[in-house]
Amino acid sequence: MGHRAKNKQPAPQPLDVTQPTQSPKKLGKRKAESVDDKFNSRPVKKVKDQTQSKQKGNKKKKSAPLDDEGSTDGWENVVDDAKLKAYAKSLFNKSEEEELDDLDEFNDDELRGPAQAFDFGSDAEDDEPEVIIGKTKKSKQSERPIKIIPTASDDSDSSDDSDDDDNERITMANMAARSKALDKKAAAEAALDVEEMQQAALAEEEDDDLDMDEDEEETDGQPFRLPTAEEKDAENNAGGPDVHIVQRRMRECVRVLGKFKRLAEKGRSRSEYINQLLSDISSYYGYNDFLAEKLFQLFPVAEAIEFFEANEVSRPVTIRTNTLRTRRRDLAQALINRGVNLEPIGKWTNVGLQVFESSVPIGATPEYLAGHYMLQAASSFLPVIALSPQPNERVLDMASAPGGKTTHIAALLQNTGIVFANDANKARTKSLSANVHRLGCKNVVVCSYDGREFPKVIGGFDRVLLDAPCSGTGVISKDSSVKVNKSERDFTLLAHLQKQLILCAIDSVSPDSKTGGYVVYSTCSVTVDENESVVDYALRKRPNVKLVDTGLEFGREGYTKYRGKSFNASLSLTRRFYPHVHNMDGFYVAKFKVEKRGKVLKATPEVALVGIEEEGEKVVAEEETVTFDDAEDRPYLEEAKRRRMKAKGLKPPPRTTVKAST
Ligand SMILES: C[S@@+](CC[C@H](N)C(=O)[O-])C[C@H]1O[C@@H](n2cnc3c(N)ncnc32)[C@H](O)[C@@H]1O
Repeated sequence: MGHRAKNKQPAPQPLDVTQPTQSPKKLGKRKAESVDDKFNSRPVKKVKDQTQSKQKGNKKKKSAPLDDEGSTDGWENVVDDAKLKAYAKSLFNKSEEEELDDLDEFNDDELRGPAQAFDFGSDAEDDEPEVIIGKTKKSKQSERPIKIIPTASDDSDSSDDSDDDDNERITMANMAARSKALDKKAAAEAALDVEEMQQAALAEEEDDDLDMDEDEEETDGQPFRLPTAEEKDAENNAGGPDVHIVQRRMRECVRVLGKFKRLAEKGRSRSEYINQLLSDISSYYGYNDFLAEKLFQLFPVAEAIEFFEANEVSRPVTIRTNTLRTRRRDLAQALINRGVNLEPIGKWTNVGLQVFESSVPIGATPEYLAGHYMLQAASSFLPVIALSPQPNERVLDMASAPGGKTTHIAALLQNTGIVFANDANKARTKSLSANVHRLGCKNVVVCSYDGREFPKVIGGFDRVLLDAPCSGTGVISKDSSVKVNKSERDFTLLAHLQKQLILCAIDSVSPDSKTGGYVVYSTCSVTVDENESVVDYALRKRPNVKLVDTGLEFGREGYTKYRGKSFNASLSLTRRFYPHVHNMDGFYVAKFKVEKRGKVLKATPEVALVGIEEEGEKVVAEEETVTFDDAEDRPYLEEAKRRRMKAKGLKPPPRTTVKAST
């Protein structure tokens, strides 16, 4: 375990080292302040005090006025009932100081779901409904942007939470206005960001010398140099480096790597700085070296640190209204009556609510037990929104336990059509069935097959969701064991399983579907091996499918090139979500349209040549049925055989093949 991971309370000062592309001076005032904060090394306690006084000050502000037009922006006509307001207020009947104490005790750990098992990656959605918010420890969430995706730009810095409105108490009366105001503010900030960036870029061109002086100043007069081999040995012999030294070293390495030519020590290479940074990341955040590097490679240097930092912070607690039982406004009203402080998640969902505080266990309210909502991570809404099931359709949810997405699909189908909710893990289908019953889904058939048995079990679906088993690198804040228990081999085997499952998902869709013909592939992982590589593989192996827009309003584009690999250009239609950008779990979503296949022209035992009709043209393409590329598969098959032998107590032969490329 790393320093940061071991010692979560109190936390060391967050190492938020967003590398400014320009000096603070060159940014606008608002921006400059935030950059200063990020680079100032203040004692932990002081940081905490500042947070508290900020909260305290904000509590004094008046409520935002009601939206006169009764706007339904983000809300569906929440009733402004004075009695209700008074009652809801009485549930929060505490002095300001007591409220602050409560915030101090807020502990999001209790909201975390079960561990993300390696091969049966759980979404940690609602296996553990005993959730109490607001009566425990202060959440680290309070240091993060609180609103999920309200911004016009994914890259805009939404961490400026000093605005008074953000911290005023939320009531039924002011929620619609708050939501609207936040959206407006976000749009304004995004515009301001663009303007500031442009000005800063201009200023940077003119002011290079000045910038150099500032670079020197930032080191507090102590020029930073990498430790020598002897110094590192001494550090290790003393039981590892001091946490403050590591913090500073990481900050400095990021800074040097940002302006290498100018700031690097003479005779030191870029890779020396990167290796030092990686080693410090592993020890500070508690990752194994392999995973630290794998995740680090996904981002520019400074952004990588933001990602690692975000993994130390819990994501907001969110619930999904079950529209089979209630409406969001009625649910919100009922929960506010019970002392729950909440607001709509964002414009992109009309069923999600974000819970800020609660004086009751969110997983045990009468409304929860009556199936009015599902405790569900905001990111988990995304694949179902992308799937967009239509009433009366036949849908397969291929890896569905514990049923967060199945029940969402059932609700969008309005209990018409049919959902086959499958999961290979029989034990997990118990919680799936329980959720299906609790939420009143009458159109769901629960089954337990290995997904790779579809479409032999049953096929011809209008839509298929494959929320694949994955490594869980997107949900490290929920399950920190991922940091140390994933090896290169795990990723190889998982990617292979995902590739097999995705072909079976595609083959389970009816290209003749009148209303659908879609597959959505999703994971709660951020690695390219489990996402773009799998989707690209599917495009290569199934020429009758193409990627289409996910319909999701936000999210970064999927990679089309990554570390020397080129993927199909249409991979840019897929979407990536990150904790440090979107304040939600790391997630990936791809949507395929399954086109008609032509007749089988020639069949061999393993490979069939088929004609594929594409815009009137007949294309001859190679199509696999249930087999895979032999050479590509050999390492996986060998590994599987070794595991089978081990399980039977036999000694497997030594490995003969080279590592599989995923
Ligand atoms: C990410 S979780 C699914 C979460 C679920 N979609 C939800 O929203 O609640 C992945 C699931 O895949 C299941 N699984 C693993 N291997 C499988 C396989 N070969 N076939 C079908 N399901 C599998 C696991 O048991 C696990 O429940």
